[in-house]
Amino acid sequence: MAAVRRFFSDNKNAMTRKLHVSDDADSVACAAAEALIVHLGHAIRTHGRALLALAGGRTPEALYRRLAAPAQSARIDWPHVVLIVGDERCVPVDHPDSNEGMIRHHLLDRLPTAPAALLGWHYHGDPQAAVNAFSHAFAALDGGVAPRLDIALLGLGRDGHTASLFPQQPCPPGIAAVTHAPDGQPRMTLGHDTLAAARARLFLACGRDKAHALGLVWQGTDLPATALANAEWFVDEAAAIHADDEM
Ligand SMILES: O=C1O[C@H](COP(=O)(O)O)[C@@H](O)[C@H](O)[C@H]1O
Repeated sequence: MAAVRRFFSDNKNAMTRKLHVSDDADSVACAAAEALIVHLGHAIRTHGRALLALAGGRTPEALYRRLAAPAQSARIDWPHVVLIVGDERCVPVDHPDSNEGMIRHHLLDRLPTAPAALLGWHYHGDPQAAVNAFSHAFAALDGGVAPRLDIALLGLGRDGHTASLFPQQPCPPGIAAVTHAPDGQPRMTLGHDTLAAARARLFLACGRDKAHALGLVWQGTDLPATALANAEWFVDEAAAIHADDEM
Protein backbone atom coordinates (compact mmCIF):
# COMPACT_ATOMS: atom_id res chain seq x y z
CA MET A 1 0.00 0.00 0.00
CA ALA A 2 1.24 3.48 -0.79
CA ALA A 3 2.57 5.85 1.80
CA VAL A 4 -0.27 6.70 4.15
CA ARG A 5 1.28 7.72 7.45
CA ARG A 6 -1.90 8.07 9.51
CA PHE A 7 -5.52 7.07 8.98
CA PHE A 8 -8.66 8.24 10.80
CA SER A 9 -12.25 7.20 10.35
CA ASP A 10 -15.04 9.36 11.74
CA ASN A 11 -18.67 8.17 11.97
CA LYS A 12 -21.13 10.85 13.04
CA ASN A 13 -24.76 11.61 12.22
CA ALA A 14 -24.99 8.75 9.71
CA MET A 15 -21.98 9.90 7.73
CA THR A 16 -18.54 8.40 7.41
CA ARG A 17 -15.40 10.36 6.67
CA LYS A 18 -11.99 8.85 6.26
CA LEU A 19 -8.78 10.81 6.43
CA HIS A 20 -5.57 9.40 4.92
CA VAL A 21 -2.61 11.55 5.90
CA SER A 22 0.60 11.11 3.88
CA ASP A 23 3.98 12.76 4.25
CA ASP A 24 3.88 14.91 1.14
CA ALA A 25 2.05 15.60 -2.10
CA ASP A 26 3.75 12.74 -4.00
CA SER A 27 2.71 10.25 -1.34
CA VAL A 28 -0.83 11.63 -1.47
CA ALA A 29 -0.87 11.00 -5.22
CA CYS A 30 0.32 7.39 -4.65
CA ALA A 31 -2.29 6.71 -1.98
CA ALA A 32 -5.12 8.29 -3.96
CA ALA A 33 -4.09 6.39 -7.12
CA GLU A 34 -4.29 3.07 -5.25
CA ALA A 35 -7.77 3.94 -3.92
CA LEU A 36 -8.98 5.08 -7.34
CA ILE A 37 -7.73 1.89 -9.02
CA VAL A 38 -9.72 -0.15 -6.50
CA HIS A 39 -12.88 1.97 -7.00
CA LEU A 40 -12.60 1.83 -10.79
CA GLY A 41 -12.18 -1.95 -10.78
CA HIS A 42 -15.15 -2.35 -8.45
CA ALA A 43 -17.40 -0.12 -10.59
CA ILE A 44 -16.46 -1.95 -13.80
CA ARG A 45 -17.03 -5.37 -12.25
CA THR A 46 -20.36 -4.27 -10.76
CA HIS A 47 -21.81 -2.01 -13.47
CA GLY A 48 -19.78 -2.82 -16.57
CA ARG A 49 -18.22 0.63 -16.65
CA ALA A 50 -16.93 3.38 -14.35
CA LEU A 51 -18.14 6.99 -14.52
CA LEU A 52 -15.33 9.05 -13.00
CA ALA A 53 -15.76 12.79 -12.43
CA LEU A 54 -12.38 14.51 -12.27
CA ALA A 55 -11.19 17.47 -10.22
CA GLY A 56 -9.51 20.43 -11.86
CA GLY A 57 -6.97 22.85 -10.43
CA ARG A 58 -3.33 21.96 -9.77
CA THR A 59 -3.42 19.45 -6.91
CA PRO A 60 -4.53 16.41 -8.98
CA GLU A 61 -1.80 16.79 -11.61
CA ALA A 62 0.57 14.35 -9.84
CA LEU A 63 -2.24 11.85 -9.34
CA TYR A 64 -3.19 12.00 -13.02
CA ARG A 65 0.40 11.46 -14.11
CA ARG A 66 0.65 8.50 -11.76
CA LEU A 67 -2.56 6.93 -13.08
CA ALA A 68 -1.14 7.25 -16.61
CA ALA A 69 2.24 5.70 -15.67
CA PRO A 70 2.71 2.16 -17.07
CA ALA A 71 2.59 0.32 -13.72
CA GLN A 72 -0.71 1.94 -12.67
CA SER A 73 -2.28 2.34 -16.09
CA ALA A 74 -1.98 -1.38 -16.82
CA ARG A 75 -4.21 -2.08 -13.81
CA ILE A 76 -7.10 0.02 -15.18
CA ASP A 77 -9.54 -1.18 -17.84
CA TRP A 78 -9.56 2.21 -19.59
CA PRO A 79 -11.98 1.29 -22.42
CA HIS A 80 -14.63 0.87 -19.70
CA VAL A 81 -13.88 4.18 -17.96
CA VAL A 82 -15.75 7.38 -18.83
CA LEU A 83 -13.83 10.48 -17.73
CA ILE A 84 -15.98 13.49 -16.87
CA VAL A 85 -14.55 16.97 -16.30
CA GLY A 86 -16.25 17.87 -13.02
CA ASP A 87 -16.14 21.64 -13.42
CA GLU A 88 -14.71 24.17 -15.80
CA ARG A 89 -13.90 27.81 -16.27
CA CYS A 90 -15.35 29.59 -19.30
CA VAL A 91 -12.15 29.37 -21.33
CA PRO A 92 -11.04 27.35 -24.35
CA VAL A 93 -9.39 23.98 -23.72
CA ASP A 94 -5.98 25.33 -24.73
CA HIS A 95 -6.16 28.13 -22.11
CA PRO A 96 -3.82 27.62 -19.11
CA ASP A 97 -6.83 27.82 -16.73
CA SER A 98 -8.78 25.08 -18.49
CA ASN A 99 -9.43 22.05 -16.27
CA GLU A 100 -9.95 19.89 -19.36
CA GLY A 101 -6.65 21.10 -20.79
CA MET A 102 -4.91 20.09 -17.55
CA ILE A 103 -6.62 16.68 -17.53
CA ARG A 104 -5.66 16.07 -21.16
CA HIS A 105 -2.06 17.09 -20.55
CA HIS A 106 -1.46 15.12 -17.33
CA LEU A 107 -3.71 12.10 -17.94
CA LEU A 108 -5.46 11.54 -21.24
CA ASP A 109 -2.59 12.33 -23.58
CA ARG A 110 -0.30 9.96 -21.63
CA LEU A 111 -2.61 6.91 -21.56
CA PRO A 112 -1.54 3.88 -23.59
CA THR A 113 -5.22 2.96 -24.14
CA ALA A 114 -8.02 5.45 -24.71
CA PRO A 115 -10.85 5.62 -22.17
CA ALA A 116 -14.43 5.06 -23.34
CA ALA A 117 -14.95 8.83 -23.50
CA LEU A 118 -13.92 12.18 -22.08
CA LEU A 119 -16.91 14.38 -21.36
CA GLY A 120 -15.94 18.06 -21.28
CA TRP A 121 -17.83 21.35 -21.35
CA HIS A 122 -17.13 22.75 -24.86
CA TYR A 123 -17.55 26.39 -23.93
CA HIS A 124 -17.99 28.65 -26.96
CA GLY A 125 -19.08 31.95 -25.42
CA ASP A 126 -22.34 30.98 -23.71
CA PRO A 127 -22.05 29.13 -20.37
CA GLN A 128 -25.70 28.06 -20.32
CA ALA A 129 -25.43 26.62 -23.84
CA ALA A 130 -22.34 24.66 -22.72
CA VAL A 131 -24.20 23.41 -19.64
CA ASN A 132 -27.15 22.32 -21.77
CA ALA A 133 -24.91 20.43 -24.21
CA PHE A 134 -22.95 18.84 -21.34
CA SER A 135 -26.21 17.81 -19.57
CA HIS A 136 -27.47 16.25 -22.78
CA ALA A 137 -24.23 14.30 -23.33
CA PHE A 138 -24.18 13.23 -19.65
CA ALA A 139 -27.75 11.92 -19.82
CA ALA A 140 -26.99 10.19 -23.14
CA LEU A 141 -24.52 7.98 -21.26
CA ASP A 142 -27.59 6.23 -19.83
CA GLY A 143 -30.10 6.51 -22.65
CA GLY A 144 -31.38 9.99 -21.74
CA VAL A 145 -31.57 9.93 -17.93
CA ALA A 146 -28.69 11.48 -15.99
CA PRO A 147 -26.65 8.55 -14.63
CA ARG A 148 -25.22 8.15 -11.14
CA LEU A 149 -21.49 8.82 -10.97
CA ASP A 150 -19.40 5.98 -9.67
CA ILE A 151 -16.58 8.14 -8.33
CA ALA A 152 -16.25 11.89 -7.83
CA LEU A 153 -12.66 13.06 -7.42
CA LEU A 154 -12.72 16.48 -5.77
CA GLY A 155 -10.36 19.21 -4.64
CA LEU A 156 -10.54 21.84 -1.92
CA GLY A 157 -10.08 25.55 -2.51
CA ARG A 158 -8.57 27.76 0.19
CA ASP A 159 -12.05 29.23 0.70
CA GLY A 160 -13.63 25.77 1.13
CA HIS A 161 -14.99 25.55 -2.40
CA THR A 162 -15.01 22.28 -4.25
CA ALA A 163 -15.63 21.71 -7.96
CA SER A 164 -17.12 25.16 -8.74
CA LEU A 165 -19.43 25.22 -5.71
CA PHE A 166 -18.49 28.28 -3.71
CA PRO A 167 -19.20 29.32 -0.10
CA GLN A 168 -22.12 31.67 0.51
CA GLN A 169 -23.55 30.80 -2.89
CA PRO A 170 -26.63 28.70 -3.49
CA CYS A 171 -25.47 25.11 -4.12
CA PRO A 172 -26.99 24.46 -7.56
CA PRO A 173 -28.62 21.11 -8.24
CA GLY A 174 -27.92 18.93 -11.26
CA ILE A 175 -25.46 20.59 -13.62
CA ALA A 176 -25.20 24.36 -13.65
CA ALA A 177 -23.60 27.59 -14.79
CA VAL A 178 -22.45 29.53 -11.70
CA THR A 179 -20.63 32.71 -10.80
CA HIS A 180 -17.55 32.69 -8.62
CA ALA A 181 -18.56 35.23 -5.98
CA PRO A 182 -15.21 36.93 -5.22
CA ASP A 183 -14.30 37.87 -8.78
CA GLY A 184 -17.48 37.28 -10.75
CA GLN A 185 -15.75 34.63 -12.85
CA PRO A 186 -18.31 32.42 -14.61
CA ARG A 187 -17.95 28.66 -14.24
CA MET A 188 -19.78 25.47 -15.18
CA THR A 189 -20.04 22.62 -12.69
CA LEU A 190 -21.59 19.38 -11.60
CA GLY A 191 -24.02 20.47 -8.88
CA HIS A 192 -24.20 19.38 -5.28
CA ASP A 193 -26.74 16.60 -5.70
CA THR A 194 -24.91 15.08 -8.69
CA LEU A 195 -21.71 14.91 -6.62
CA ALA A 196 -23.55 13.82 -3.47
CA ALA A 197 -25.15 10.93 -5.37
CA ALA A 198 -21.78 9.53 -6.49
CA ARG A 199 -21.13 6.04 -5.16
CA ALA A 200 -17.74 7.26 -3.84
CA ARG A 201 -16.18 10.71 -3.19
CA LEU A 202 -12.41 11.14 -2.94
CA PHE A 203 -11.01 14.52 -1.95
CA LEU A 204 -7.41 15.70 -2.39
CA ALA A 205 -5.85 18.53 -0.37
CA CYS A 206 -2.14 19.34 -0.20
CA GLY A 207 -0.09 22.16 1.22
CA ARG A 208 -0.14 24.56 4.15
CA ASP A 209 -2.47 26.92 2.31
CA LYS A 210 -5.24 24.29 2.50
CA ALA A 211 -4.86 23.68 6.24
CA HIS A 212 -7.37 26.33 7.36
CA ALA A 213 -10.10 25.19 4.95
CA LEU A 214 -9.50 21.52 5.77
CA GLY A 215 -9.72 22.29 9.50
CA LEU A 216 -13.07 24.05 8.94
CA VAL A 217 -14.39 21.08 6.94
CA TRP A 218 -13.42 18.69 9.72
CA GLN A 219 -15.04 20.97 12.31
CA GLY A 220 -18.26 20.76 10.30
CA THR A 221 -18.37 24.42 9.23
CA ASP A 222 -20.98 25.02 6.55
CA LEU A 223 -18.93 24.93 3.34
CA PRO A 224 -19.53 23.24 -0.03
CA ALA A 225 -16.82 20.66 0.71
CA THR A 226 -18.34 19.90 4.14
CA ALA A 227 -21.74 19.34 2.59
CA LEU A 228 -20.35 16.46 0.51
CA ALA A 229 -20.14 14.07 3.45
CA ASN A 230 -19.38 10.36 3.24
CA ALA A 231 -16.02 10.94 1.63
CA GLU A 232 -12.44 9.78 1.76
CA TRP A 233 -9.85 12.52 2.09
CA PHE A 234 -6.25 12.15 0.89
CA VAL A 235 -4.14 14.92 2.38
CA ASP A 236 -0.55 15.68 3.25
CA GLU A 237 0.86 16.55 6.68
CA ALA A 238 0.95 20.27 5.86
CA ALA A 239 -2.77 20.38 5.03
CA ALA A 240 -3.73 18.15 7.97
CA ILE A 241 -2.47 20.29 10.85
CA HIS A 242 -5.91 21.60 11.91
CA ALA A 243 -7.92 18.55 10.82
CA ASP A 244 -5.79 16.52 13.27
CA ASP A 245 -7.18 18.67 16.13
CA GLU A 246 -10.69 17.54 15.27
CA MET A 247 -9.93 13.80 15.42
O1 LIG B 1 -11.22 26.15 -8.90
C1 LIG B 1 -10.88 25.02 -8.68
O2 LIG B 1 -10.23 24.74 -7.54
C2 LIG B 1 -10.34 23.46 -6.91
C3 LIG B 1 -9.09 23.31 -6.06
O3 LIG B 1 -7.96 23.44 -6.92
P1 LIG B 1 -6.47 23.30 -6.37
O4 LIG B 1 -5.57 23.65 -7.49
O5 LIG B 1 -6.35 24.26 -5.24
O6 LIG B 1 -6.35 21.89 -5.92
C4 LIG B 1 -10.49 22.34 -7.92
O7 LIG B 1 -10.80 21.13 -7.26
C5 LIG B 1 -11.57 22.69 -8.93
O8 LIG B 1 -11.78 21.64 -9.85
C6 LIG B 1 -11.10 23.93 -9.66
O9 LIG B 1 -11.96 24.30 -10.71
